[in-house]
Amino acid sequence: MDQQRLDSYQRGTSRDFNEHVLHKTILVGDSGVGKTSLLVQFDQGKFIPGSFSATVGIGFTVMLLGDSGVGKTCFLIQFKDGAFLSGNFIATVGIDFRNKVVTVDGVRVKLQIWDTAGQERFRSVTHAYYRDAQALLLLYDITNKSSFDNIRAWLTEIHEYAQRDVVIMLLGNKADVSNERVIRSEDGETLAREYGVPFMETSAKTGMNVELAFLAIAKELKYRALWHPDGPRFQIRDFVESQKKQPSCCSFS
Ligand SMILES: Nc1nc2c(ncn2[C@@H]2O[C@H](COP(=O)(O)OP(=O)(O)OP(=O)(O)O)[C@@H](O)[C@H]2O)c(=O)[nH]1
Repeated sequence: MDQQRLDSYQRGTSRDFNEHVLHKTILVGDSGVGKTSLLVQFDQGKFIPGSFSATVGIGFTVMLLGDSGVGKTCFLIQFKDGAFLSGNFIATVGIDFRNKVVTVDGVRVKLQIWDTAGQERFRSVTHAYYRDAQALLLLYDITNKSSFDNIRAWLTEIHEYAQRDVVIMLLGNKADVSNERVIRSEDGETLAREYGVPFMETSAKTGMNVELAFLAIAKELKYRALWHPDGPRFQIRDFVESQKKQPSCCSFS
């Protein structure tokens, strides 16, 4: 286990869910009393002086799903820190999370991103979290056929356990490893069309389309949350199709 995951494990943000211990704690109180500082102290073991910023008004939970080894943790770390975790593969235990505040069309949006273990033995634990997610990023590995074949089973689980209107996006990860590709991009497109979900290929290693995936999700969720009959319309599939082929895509602003 690397140091970061070991720390996270010891803090309890990544649990050995064989214990079947699930709890949620909600911090409430006036603005400025120290709720965020308390959480940062618990999560990172440090106090950040002078960092007061009112917690943003809208926040969403995004969950990463897919077989073990498809690159979910790397995808999250690339988005959060702009870095690629190479080297030994260490499977996620249970569930872990990271927060990132982004600005979408001038609105600050907090994304809480849950990284789930792809291993079968954690499945019953992660199911318990599906219903709290507003969006799901479902990954397969373009160099691993069974991870693609299992997407239908993942979608069946999603329909069983997640909210009915959850936003789903299909991602073919590891697009940088073109010499080991076994799943064609068209196969991903066809499957996504069958289920009516947006699709793109990504690379957690190079960062290709990582930001775009989260940007599209954040825009869709913000659109739904702040929907107004006279406001501009937003279609996530059209947005993804128009952006993903561009050499240097969009970013949060
Ligand atoms: N070349 C390449 N390797 C990747 C990419 N994403 C992940 N990897 C590698 O794939 C392996 C698995 O990555 P993880 O992110 O740990 O996989 P995971 O889906 O989180 O796995 P679980 O935690 O078991 O569910 C690691 O060795 C990564 O370095 C990618 O986009 N390109």
